[in-house]
Amino acid sequence: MHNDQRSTTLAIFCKVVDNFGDIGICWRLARQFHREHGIAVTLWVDDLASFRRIWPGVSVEAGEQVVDGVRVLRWRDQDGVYAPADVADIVIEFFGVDIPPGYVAAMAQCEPRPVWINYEGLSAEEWVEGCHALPSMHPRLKLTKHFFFPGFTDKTGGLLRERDLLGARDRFQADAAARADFLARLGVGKDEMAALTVSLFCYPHAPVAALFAAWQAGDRPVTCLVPQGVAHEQVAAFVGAGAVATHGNLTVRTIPFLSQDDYDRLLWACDVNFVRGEDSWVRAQWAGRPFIWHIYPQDENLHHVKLRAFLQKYAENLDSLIDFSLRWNGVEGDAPADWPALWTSLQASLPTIRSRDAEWQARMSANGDLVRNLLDFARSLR
Ligand SMILES: Cc1cn([C@H]2C[C@H](O)[C@@H](COP(=O)(O)OP(=O)(O)O[C@H]3O[C@@H](C)[C@H](O)[C@@H](O)[C@H]3O)O2)c(=O)[nH]c1=O
Repeated sequence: MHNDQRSTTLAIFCKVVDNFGDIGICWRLARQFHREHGIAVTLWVDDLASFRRIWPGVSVEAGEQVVDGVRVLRWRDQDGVYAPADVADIVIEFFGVDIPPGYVAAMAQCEPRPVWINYEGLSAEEWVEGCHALPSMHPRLKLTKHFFFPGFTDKTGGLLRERDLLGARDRFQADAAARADFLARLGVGKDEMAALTVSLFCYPHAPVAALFAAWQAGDRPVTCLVPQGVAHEQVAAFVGAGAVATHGNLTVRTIPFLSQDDYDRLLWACDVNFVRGEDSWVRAQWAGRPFIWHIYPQDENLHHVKLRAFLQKYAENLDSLIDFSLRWNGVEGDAPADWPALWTSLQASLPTIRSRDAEWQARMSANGDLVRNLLDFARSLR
């Protein structure tokens, strides 16, 4: 971005609205910009406690700290006066957060102006292509911000994918001892590993108890690994006071909430993954294992439209996956959900879903990785 020798600077402004997806995505962006492109990244984040859950190296006390080469600033208020020298070359506001007004004023004084990106949420809906990269003028200042949409086609920003992600996944999945060591570190016993292993990450309203009942009475042993706090009530009802319980053909084990890197390994290690929101959903797509997505709920069931848009792209003709996913997300059918039948049918389709997954990854990879796409876009604006 520069004629001089200093490295490009980039700022990400992240407000944690709820859960872990906001900081989860911002942290991935920050790390990849720095590690793969040598960019000096400053991450402004208002909730260090949530950050620490997904990255234990973070201090919840520090106003300013450096984590894995990224400067992390606690974003406490919106006030303050900034100079043009404080402003990064590329400024990313995550999900339309309001950047401190003083910082925006300083952006308007920079020459040249910084590239200002509004990073939006991931959706498979058609309209995304039309909105990706659109400019929006500031009403008063001489500044333009651009929308940047992740997505599933080459007319969007693509998906987040680190350079060595698929290589690291392949090495892990080819190494049975690495899988066994990893699961053993989480307390998983040898018999549990030999069963169909499932990871579970979903919102509290998912029909977990009904699915547990189907697995319990099913014809094949299932081990379900649940990070601490997920589906808390339904898991506690099955497991009781301890960390693990077996009833019938189902073992449910609570495991610690993992760092982002270990969470990837969990997805690689399991035969089927239940994921949610945005970031774990994308990681599951790169894990090369069948997954079920629990979408973040929106008013007036708007999320059902998004869910169907994705299934239409990803699960074409995979009826068992479509049926299971719709019911998992509370989309009503003509009769109450028959979980044993839904599961039996999904289980029978797992090999087909796995090969669909491989095709999907090839298509998604061809769209380029999101961080590289964002940098190319930013450079085209300077
Ligand atoms: C279960 C688990 C997750 N994670 C990480 C993976 C992800 O980065 C993050 C979870 O983020 P998500 O999957 O997106 O689910 P999420 O539900 O936590 O996050 C979000 O979804 C977005 C769509 C909304 O905009 C957000 O407001 C938020 O609700 O937590 C771990 O690091 N360790 C774990 O053990």
